[in-house]
Amino acid sequence: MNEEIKALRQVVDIMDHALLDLINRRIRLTGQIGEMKASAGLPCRDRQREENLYLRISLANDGPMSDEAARHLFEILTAESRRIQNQILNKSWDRKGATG
Ligand SMILES: C=C(O[C@@H]1C=C(C(=O)O)C=C[C@H]1O)C(=O)O
Repeated sequence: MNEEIKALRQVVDIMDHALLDLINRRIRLTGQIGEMKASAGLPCRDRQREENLYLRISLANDGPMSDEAARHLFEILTAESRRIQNQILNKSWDRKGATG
């Protein structure tokens, strides 16, 4: 294997792990928001907030990633945040149901 490709791939691998770490940190934070929503009786989804996020991302995107790909990526992130938040909200409802 070409040594230059090998070296660049090592950097890509490091970036992949950093991205994974950041994504999981984002999801943990949105999980905390989910706990707060559960206490406040608020719904999981906030479409306005999501639309603002996609707009903010497309304005900040300098490429070479397309805005469409950036939006798709963030749609995956928000969907995963909502999946985790829904687990938290469902558990909270179960607890409230159990205690009356
Ligand atoms: C994290 C939140 O919950 C949901 C997930 C969002 C996200 O992942 O950015 C944004 C809005 C909500 O649909 C929130 O309300 O801030």
